[in-house]
Amino acid sequence: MIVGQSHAMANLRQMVRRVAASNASVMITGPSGAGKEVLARAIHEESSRAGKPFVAINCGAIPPELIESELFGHERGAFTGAHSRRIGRFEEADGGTLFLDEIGDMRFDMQVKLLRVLEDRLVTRVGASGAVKVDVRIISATHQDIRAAVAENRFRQDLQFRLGVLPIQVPALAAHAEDVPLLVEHFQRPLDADQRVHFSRAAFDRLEQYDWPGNVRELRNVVERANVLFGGTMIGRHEVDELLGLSDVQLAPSVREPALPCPANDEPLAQWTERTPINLKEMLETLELDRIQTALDMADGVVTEAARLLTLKRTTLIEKMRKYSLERGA
Ligand SMILES: Nc1ncnc2c1ncn2[C@@H]1O[C@H](COP(=O)(O)OP(=O)(O)OP(=O)(O)O)[C@@H](O)[C@H]1O
Repeated sequence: MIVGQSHAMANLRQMVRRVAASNASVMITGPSGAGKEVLARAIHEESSRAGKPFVAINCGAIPPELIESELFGHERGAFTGAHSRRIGRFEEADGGTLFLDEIGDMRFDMQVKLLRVLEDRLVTRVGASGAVKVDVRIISATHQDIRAAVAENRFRQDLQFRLGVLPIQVPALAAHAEDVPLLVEHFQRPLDADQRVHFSRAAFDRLEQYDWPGNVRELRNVVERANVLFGGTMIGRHEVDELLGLSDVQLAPSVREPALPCPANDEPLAQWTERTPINLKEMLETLELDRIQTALDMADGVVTEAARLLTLKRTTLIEKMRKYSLERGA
């Protein structure tokens, strides 16, 4: 579901309808977290392939030596560890849509093999002698400048043409910031009213002014974090600033600080906050310290592992440990 009332989102929805009617390959470009996969799913759902599988594969996340068998499958004994026959993503997506995410990260030698399959729609499992015919619509996506990648000989031009018959550009969230309130509402819909944070007008203004380097994904994370910390209460601009400043910290959903009561509708926020002051910084620091200690315990004091659990850089975690005078293990 593509949420948003901006021109940019209306254009995307129109594009989805047009593109869905065709079988041609679509290449979606746009910054990370901007909604490329959302768009790919929308095209699939709107197309005649909707009842068939939508199979997504992140080409950047799979080790190069595994990508061929991941895409095309393998026969039993094709290589060490291939204990049984396995079909690949192309065959899995037969009749439906295959979404090749981060296509710009695919190695050059693999690009040649992919091009061959796209040309004749015949897939050969690793270790097999014969090929299998597949009927798959390809949608690919990349956050990279694919033309620059072609110019630098990192991406094959013939593959770019083959994949990008219908190119679509997804804008950064900052370019359609007017959609922020609707997106916030969308992310909060599954929650009960007392679990949701309520943003004041000033808080929404702040959210709309922010430049969102992580795009809609970052907004979703901020809303989730706000619900955990302030569910059932109303927050203002300052709380939003604090939340944005913490944007690299992942908070476990189980962590819930005591919520402040939500002001009655006719009660102005300023008056309410004056009457019930909170020390937000202290509250967030207590929470941060608690999470870091838990992560360090879970990781038996191994800083690299604790940093992974907190999705922080190791150096950032070390800095925070210094701030809270925590002992370094490994
Ligand atoms: N227009 C939108 N409407 C509703 N949700 C959206 C929209 N755009 C993005 N999202 C949400 O934002 C998050 C990130 O979106 P998505 O995974 O599609 O981004 P992406 O561009 O494919 O990211 P990446 O480049 O990292 O693969 C998802 O939770 C998705 O549901």
